[in-house]
Amino acid sequence: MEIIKTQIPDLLIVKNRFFKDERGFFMEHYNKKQLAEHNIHIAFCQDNLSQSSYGVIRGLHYQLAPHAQTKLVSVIVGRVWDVAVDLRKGSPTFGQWVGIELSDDNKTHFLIPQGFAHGFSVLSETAIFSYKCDQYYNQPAERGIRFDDPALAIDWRIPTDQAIVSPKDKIHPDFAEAEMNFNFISH
Ligand SMILES: Cc1cn([C@H]2C[C@H](O)[C@@H](COP(=O)(O)OP(=O)(O)O[C@H]3O[C@H](C)C(=O)[C@H](O)[C@H]3O)O2)c(=O)[nH]c1=O
Repeated sequence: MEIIKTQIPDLLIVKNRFFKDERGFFMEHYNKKQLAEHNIHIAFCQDNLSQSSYGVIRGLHYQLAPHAQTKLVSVIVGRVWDVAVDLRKGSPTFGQWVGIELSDDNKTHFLIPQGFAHGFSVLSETAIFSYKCDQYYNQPAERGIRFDDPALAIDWRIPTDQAIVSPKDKIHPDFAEAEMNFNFISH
């Protein structure tokens, strides 16, 4: 397992080994002990799976503390552009975001700590997105930030004016308005 830092502390790229042979490939998709060897100790409690078509954007979503979720995200089929935004008060990277391509080809995981908003755009015809969370879904604690907030200026790598988004994702406040919700303390 290789852990790669990003320009935002605690937001990490996780590369697991995978073994190819004439049948295909094998990989340990999640290994608690190997993460612990990198001093990453997360008590995941829920696995999620979603399928989306090209042009879908899901996000930007987060849950308020104490229901904020750490997410270990990956793509089982297809390609997505995955984005995490730092919402942690006092963080030197507050309001900054990192984007990464996750795909069935690169078999890469993105470890997104509590206190981040998360979203992704689908770059392939279809994408199956799989991720672990360390807090259960709590709908009353769910909040969002509009994915196309000009202040964030996220490059979703697809034409956002044609993005396929849920009705709720069309009406989230922008970052500045949502900021009053942020109740995450930077570590
Ligand atoms: C997230 C979630 C949703 N649901 C139900 C609620 C709705 O009836 C239905 C679809 O939910 P939603 O439209 O919120 O799904 P996404 O837009 O993929 O939401 C996710 O999108 C971004 C990318 C995230 O990181 C979050 O995990 C999550 O907010 O599943 C559940 O039953 N459990 C859950 O954990």
